[in-house]
Amino acid sequence: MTPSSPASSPAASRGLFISFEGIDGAGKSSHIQGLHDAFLAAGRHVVSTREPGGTPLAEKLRALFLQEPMDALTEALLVFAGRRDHLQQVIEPALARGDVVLCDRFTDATFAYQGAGRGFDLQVLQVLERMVQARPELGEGALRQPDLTIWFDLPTEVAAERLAGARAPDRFEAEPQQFFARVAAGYAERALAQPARFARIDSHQPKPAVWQAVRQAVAAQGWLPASKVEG
Ligand SMILES: Nc1ncnc2c1ncn2[C@@H]1O[C@H](COP(=O)(O)OP(=O)(O)OP(=O)(O)O)[C@@H](O)[C@H]1O
Ligand SMILES: Cc1cn([C@H]2C[C@H](O)[C@@H](COP(=O)(O)O)O2)c(=O)[nH]c1=O
Repeated sequence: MTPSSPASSPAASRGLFISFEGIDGAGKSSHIQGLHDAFLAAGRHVVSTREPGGTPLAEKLRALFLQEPMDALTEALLVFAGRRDHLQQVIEPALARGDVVLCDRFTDATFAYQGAGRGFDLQVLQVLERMVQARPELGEGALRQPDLTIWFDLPTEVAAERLAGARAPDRFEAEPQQFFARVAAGYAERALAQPARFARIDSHQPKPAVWQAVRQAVAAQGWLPASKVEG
């Protein structure tokens, strides 16, 4: 987790929760840092974090999740256990302070990877989601969800080329392209079902063009000035 404060204190703002999604190698990482810096420059306090992970406990679960063989239900239970701790310890307190939370993956990844990728029961995932993300103080049946999900969409073969030789693959990165095709279809289905929350970014472009699209998606919400070119 990377918390940062602006040089001068901003007026009180509503907390913002932005998640970043896509298949492995879709190109999220550098743009999360770019947005972190852009929000800081706009006078916001920013917490950059990730899933699985984001707390000492959830980071321990992450190491097991990425390396140890297990079935899809165990994957789902581990990732939701880490998510609960992450929400309680980091995300909810940050949002209550009015911070911007930038989260590298959240529950859409569980529906895309464990649901669409592994073929695990979506209704069970929905039950776990309700248990872990319930926020009754936001209204009856309300769940904590990102205010905006920036989805980096990239053909699976391009992602595979980008990742080839970049690092030793973890349990997910070692999966075949057919697995990532199912994961990508899972993301597409979620984006179609919740168009107001999802911003699809064409990630098959040079990095500066991807950055402009990311910045534009956030500016369209009125959360950053539109015209600034940086990153
Ligand atoms: N627009 C781009 N054009 C070409 N290469 C890119 C682009 N964006 C990222 N890359 C490269 O692709 C690789 C994967 O990018 P990155 O690590 O940002 O992806 P990611 O979505 O964060 O991946 P993961 O979720 O697997 O950690 C890196 O080597 C990165 O430099
Ligand atoms: C949150 C979440 C993640 N995963 C998978 C997706 C990636 O392959 C790894 C995380 O690696 P990254 O380099 O940090 O992106 O975990 C998943 O299968 N289910 C989830 O809910």
